[in-house]
Order: sequence, then C-alpha cells, then structure tokens
Amino acid sequence: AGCSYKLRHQLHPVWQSPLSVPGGRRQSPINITLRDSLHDPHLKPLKIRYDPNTCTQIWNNGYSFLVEFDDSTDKSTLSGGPLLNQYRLCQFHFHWGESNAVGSEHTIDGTLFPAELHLVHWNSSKYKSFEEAVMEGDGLAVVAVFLKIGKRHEGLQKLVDALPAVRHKDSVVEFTSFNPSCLLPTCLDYWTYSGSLTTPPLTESVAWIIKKRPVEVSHDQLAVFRSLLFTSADEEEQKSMVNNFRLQQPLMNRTVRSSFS
Ligand SMILES: C[C@@H](CNC(=O)c1ccc(S(N)(=O)=O)cc1)Cn1ccc2ccccc21
Ligand SMILES: [Zn+2]
Repeated sequence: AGCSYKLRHQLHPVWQSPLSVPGGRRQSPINITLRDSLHDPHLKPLKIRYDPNTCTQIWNNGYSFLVEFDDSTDKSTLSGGPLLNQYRLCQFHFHWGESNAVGSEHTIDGTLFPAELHLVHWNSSKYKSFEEAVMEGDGLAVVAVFLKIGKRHEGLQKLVDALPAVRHKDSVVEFTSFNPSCLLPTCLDYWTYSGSLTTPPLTESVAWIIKKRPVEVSHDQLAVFRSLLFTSADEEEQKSMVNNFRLQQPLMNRTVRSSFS
C-alpha cells in the first residue's frame, strides 16, 4: 500500500511543488455539461485489469476511508482511454453527503449523485512511486464512478461490513481479496479531462476519467458510510464523516472529451 502509507508521514511543504495550485488553471471537481463536451473518436477503450490479491487494507484517514492496494508491481493496472502510459492502482475511496441529495464531487449537467467512487492510479511507466507521480502533470489517473440509490450492491457489502472496524480516524483493518472491478458499471462510456486532486495538496496531476453510468447501491449500504467519523477515538467530540466533497472549480480553458457520441 505504498501510495498512502508513506504519505501519512511525509507532509512535504506543498508550496514547493512545481504544480502550485492557488488560482490553478486545472482544478477539480467540475460540472460536466453535455453541450460543451466533445466526442473524441480517437479515444481508446479503457483497459482495466485488477488483481484482488493486491488488496491489502482499509484505512480511515480522517477525510474518507481508503481501500489500499499493494502497488509494488504492475498487477492492478489501468491503461488505454486517454492515457499514453500504464498506471498502477494504489487506492480507492468515496465522497458522500449527509443525505442522498448531495455527495458527489463531479456533476453531469448539474445533476448531483449521493456518492462518488474514486479509483486512484499512478503512472508507473514514467515514475518510481505514487509520491513522485503526484507532483507531475501526467502522474495520476483517477476513474470516477457515480453511486445512485437503488438495489443493494452485493459486491459492495463485503466492504460495508468492514467499515465499523475503521469508524475512527487513523484506524486500519486488514481487507483482502476484493476486486474493485465489481464497482464499475458495465457501460464503457466515459468523459475525460485534465484536473487535480480534490483534497490538499490539490496538485494538478490528474487525468480524470468519469464513467457515464452510475452503479446502484442501497440506501442502507450508503447509510453505513455516514456512520464513520472524521474524529479519532481519543477526541471527545465525535464528528460524523459526511459531506467530504470539494466545491466545484472553474473549467477555465479546458475541454471535456467523451468516448461516445
Ligand atoms: C497526496 C496526498 C495524499 N492524497 C491523495 O493521495 C489523494 C488521492 C486522490 C484524491 S481525489 N479525491 O482527487 O481522487 C485526493 C487525494 C499526500 N501528500 C500531501 C502533501 C504531499 C506532497 C507530496 C506528495 C504527497 C503529499
Ligand atoms: Zn476522491
């Protein structure tokens, strides 16, 4: 779980990063307007190969809960789509709201979803580690999947059942043999644009790939996300982990491309 373990103790001074962000020109998230997106027929299909044996643990980092992967080899990878290189899966996490009316970071023509999944990958063709890649314009690729309330998601339940063990900030629990492919919609359509991390250090290093179709989870499954806490066990005030999404950022002179017409 290289991508976030080491990072937990390495709080580099962000202001020295080459991709300084205040007033940045490629910030995320954004609203995707169908009218302004451009079908790019040269976009390739996404190639997603995840090995469930690389799944290692779940960690409550006080912002979301991360499902972490062993990213020491190219066992779980993303390539194709808009990407020129191969990217290695290092973690996935979610953003959600206090109610089903809010939660997602990106929106489609202003439509909000109750939650959004982010599968985080780093460019292992060009860089040696996530930490190095996070500072580069082509360092990261995040696949975003919207969640909507509907039928129970059987594949998600194993994750939901593990959440009470990471209720407090900085708690970690072993979590193995999980294949995040089960969280991807069957439809292959996506949008893509150049953006940033949506939490500090907000570096402008992310190729965003937003799946067009949401996946369904049940109301009760999403309610368990809201039972997590931002606060650690030793803090007297326990704050419910909800509304962990960033406000939308200006598109500036970016084009959102679609893989479909
Ligand atoms: C990257 C941070 C840790 N943050 C992330 O890994 C991360 C990943 C994905 C998203 S999202 N929501 O956009 O998908 C957001 C954050 C550590 N870290 C803090 C400072 C810092 C400086 C150098 C290297 C790492 C550093
Ligand atoms: Zn995220």
